[in-house]
Amino acid sequence: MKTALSINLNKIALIRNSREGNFPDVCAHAQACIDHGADGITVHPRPDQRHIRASDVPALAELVAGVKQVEFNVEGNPFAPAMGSYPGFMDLVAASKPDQCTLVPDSDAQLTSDHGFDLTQSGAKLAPIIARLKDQGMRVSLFMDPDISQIELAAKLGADRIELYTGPFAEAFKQHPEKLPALLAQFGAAAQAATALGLGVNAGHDLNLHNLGAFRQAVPALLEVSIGHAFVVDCIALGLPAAMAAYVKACRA
Ligand SMILES: CC(=O)[C@@H](O)[C@H](O)COP(=O)(O)O
Ligand SMILES: NCC(=O)COP(=O)(O)O
Repeated sequence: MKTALSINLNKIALIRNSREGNFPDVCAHAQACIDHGADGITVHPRPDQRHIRASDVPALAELVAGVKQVEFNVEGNPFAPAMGSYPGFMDLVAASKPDQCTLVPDSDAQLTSDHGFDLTQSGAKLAPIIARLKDQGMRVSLFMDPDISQIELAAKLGADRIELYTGPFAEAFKQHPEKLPALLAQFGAAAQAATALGLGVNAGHDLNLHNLGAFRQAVPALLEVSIGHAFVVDCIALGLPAAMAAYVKACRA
């Protein structure tokens, strides 16, 4: 089965923000990724707008909406307050209506995402948010650890999909191969449980050309991966067209 490849452009925006002006242009890179076979574009605007800015989101939404069968995925913390020119996640997505919203339990101080939701704590607060996003026509995915009891709660809350947080898998792949069999079995079982509960399964965080094959083998029902950090690093070495070709191949094989 093919896994959809959604390219995360946060790191293109990070380079742009290091100078005045619009170079590199995030929309031009979105278009280039689409031209080279991306199935989706992902961004994770954070309230401090350290990379993707709120103002990038409508332009990307419009660009992606004009391309058949390519999806726009916006990730973020729905509880993060408005801050400066960041209007808050819910207002941002209500105005741009991405195909998919991936809700992530990050505090603004985090360097990057490092855990999934604990729905025993945040389930009650998330329920109306999920319902509102779905009413507005968006697919809702929850960023989750591979914990079956938590995934059962995600299904009860009415989420459409989960995105499995793959950071610990990527870390084990690099540093602790002895942990991989148990971890991959855990991800495989979590994905199987999610599918049985009617949830689609996405995955992301620190996936790359080296580790993607092993993950996809362990999680055959994987619908989508979102990849940014390693992809942009690979673009430096290979160039965008060749990097895209390699990632597209890794998602089809
Ligand atoms: C939810 C997730 O795993 C990604 O969005 C990842 O956190 C990328 O965000 P940063 O580029 O801000 O690290
Ligand atoms: N949801 C994960 C994502 O969008 C990209 O994560 P990474 O490849 O930048 O670690």
